Amino acid sequence: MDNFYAYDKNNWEQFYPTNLNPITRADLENLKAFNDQVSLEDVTKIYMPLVHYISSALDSYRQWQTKKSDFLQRKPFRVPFIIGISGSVAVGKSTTARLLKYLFDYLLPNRKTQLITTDGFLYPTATLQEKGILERKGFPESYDMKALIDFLIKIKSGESEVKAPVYSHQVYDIIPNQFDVVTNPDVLIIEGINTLQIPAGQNIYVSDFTDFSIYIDADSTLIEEWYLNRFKKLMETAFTDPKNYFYKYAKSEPNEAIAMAKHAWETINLPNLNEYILPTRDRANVIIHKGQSHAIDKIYLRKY
Ligand SMILES: Nc1ncnc2c1ncn2[C@@H]1O[C@H](COP(=O)(O)OP(=O)(O)OP(=O)(O)O)[C@@H](O)[C@H]1O
Ligand SMILES: CC(C)(CO)[C@@H](O)C(=O)NCCC(=O)O
Repeated sequence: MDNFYAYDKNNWEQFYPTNLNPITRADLENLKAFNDQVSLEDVTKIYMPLVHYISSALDSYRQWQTKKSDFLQRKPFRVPFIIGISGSVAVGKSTTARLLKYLFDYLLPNRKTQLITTDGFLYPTATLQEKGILERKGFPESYDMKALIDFLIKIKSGESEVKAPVYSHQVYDIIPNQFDVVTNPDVLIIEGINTLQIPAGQNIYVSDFTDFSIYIDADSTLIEEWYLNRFKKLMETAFTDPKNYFYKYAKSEPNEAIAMAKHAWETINLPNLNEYILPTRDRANVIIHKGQSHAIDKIYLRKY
């Protein structure tokens, strides 16, 4: 990690000391994925300086867009600034993404920020089955990368309505005919395990479209714990709904269900982390490192 500056919480905080706590406990409840307890201390000491840092990058990006249009004598149009968030399955990407969106909305009320996940670009379960890669869900080949890249091209071309398919953890599949619509925001946060990947056989990557990238890091034994906790929560909410993917687990012997989840972690998500996700970490602009209970203990900033 020679190309990163490393800071602990107190060192990092000094770059943007603030008594302004923009977020109340009630607001925080809305942000969190169920079960989590994003710490208010992390919001003030880590996320506020981080949003400030990213907004400086946003300012210089906008100046650059204007200079480019001037040089090319073209009418300027709004090209969204894209922030990519990467990291393991269940490390907390979507929670961080929602928190960042909240803080952007708060600190930059005149800028429109939207949020999207690359999960929507997974092939539907039926297609994964046809291709014989159901047990490779989350691996590079399980995503429709062409559709994801086409989506990003449309976003960067300034299109006013760009649709992304929607994935549901509860249904454990793509929801047919349901879309998230990106409407030419100033900032688009795109969250997913593959935002920093360079899959073989492609000549253009998601990271070619991102203007700032964040990798969320933690020890894999902790991430496994978070994955299993989330699985238990998903089971708890599934008892009454036979359409819910977790219904069959909710109805089965709890230990058996947990053993199944442990198996999915060990045979799918952990190998995916080690082979395809972790190797992308050092390409990020910022690495957020978390310890027990998701508390952030280190921030790494890429030097160049
Ligand atoms: N900052 C946090 N504080 C406390 N709990 C958290 C935090 N971030 C995430 N969690 C919990 O950790 C689990 C995984 O989080 P989340 O669903 O955000 O992960 P993810 O990286 O988006 O996963 P996936 O890639 O599978 O969609 C969830 O149970 C969530 O509630
Ligand atoms: C949808 C992904 C790939 C990423 O969010 C992940 O949550 C997943 O479903 N992985 C497959 C193995 C599992 O069931 O956990």
